Amino acid sequence: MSGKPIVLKLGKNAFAEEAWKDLGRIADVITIPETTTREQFLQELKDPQSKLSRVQVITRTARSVNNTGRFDEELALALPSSVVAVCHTGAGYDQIDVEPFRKRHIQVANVPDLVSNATADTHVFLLLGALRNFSIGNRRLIEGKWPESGPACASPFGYDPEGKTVGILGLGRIGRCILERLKPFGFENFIYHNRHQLPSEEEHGCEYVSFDEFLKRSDIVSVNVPLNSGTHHLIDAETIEKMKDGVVVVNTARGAVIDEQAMTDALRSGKIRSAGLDVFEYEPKISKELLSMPQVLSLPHMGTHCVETRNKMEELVAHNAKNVLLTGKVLTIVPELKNETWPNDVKPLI
Ligand SMILES: O=CC(=O)O
Repeated sequence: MSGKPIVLKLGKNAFAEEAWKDLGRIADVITIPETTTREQFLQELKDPQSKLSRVQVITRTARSVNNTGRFDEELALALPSSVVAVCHTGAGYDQIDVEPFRKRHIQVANVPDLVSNATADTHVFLLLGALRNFSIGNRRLIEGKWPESGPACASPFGYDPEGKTVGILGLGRIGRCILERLKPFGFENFIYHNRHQLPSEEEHGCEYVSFDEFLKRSDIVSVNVPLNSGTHHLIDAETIEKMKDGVVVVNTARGAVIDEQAMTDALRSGKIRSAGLDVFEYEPKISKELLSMPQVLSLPHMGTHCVETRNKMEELVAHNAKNVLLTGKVLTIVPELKNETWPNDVKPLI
């Protein structure tokens, strides 16, 4: 048996080979078979013959939810007492219920900052594309409707940024990157809504408004809030009703922030004129009706799907795990745990 601390790596890496090799020098990095089910995983955590029963650090990708299920209370309680940290590969950690991990004094880390630029690029692409009806033209072009159908394949005219108000729902790191990218395009106004108004130096010239005013004034609703119990279906039939007729909705955060059925109904009626979507409520299951709508410019969750960003994300996860082994602490603990005192008592694992 190896005397090295055990790191369980859930999900595969595409990059960051060096960082993971480096981690492998000081840790026994183990994986689980791709066919593992949650039931098997929970069972094996309890098996004293299995290395899983002695694991100290867990790293995970979003996709590994297919093997383990969500990191919820049941799973938190099933982890052996040796576990000190869970390091997630992504900014959004809605697959992890932090509270039961807090109770067990297990640190949870995510990947903030590094994802902001790539996600903001994706957001701006979708926003401009939805505003200009590019999805309609693109679909008609691919269907072979040019030149017979007429100029621009008879696509409806799109709209310029001129005179439009962009409403940023969630002015955080990603929201600010989106704001800075959008400024040069000539939009008239930028407003935002967060639970609380930010200090002025963090507002970057964006005007804070109440949620009702946000809904009333936005020509474009840009969704950037994390998914949690407070933001689930924040955009639903009632809030959509309060929006401008012909509003454009863009979401690169999490699908379930929007009630997808209500959005689909509003797209069908024209209340929402067009949408740019990288995320879906039940992804990877996607509503056929939503996908079939030409006014929806959609991507299969590609916000951080690029070489440099993914490489940095996977590197940070390896560094988070390594830091736990060397110091006891993750580098990027999630905001809910930042003020906890117990992570200060942790000890190096080697
Ligand atoms: O969706 C991507 C992320 O959470 O980083």
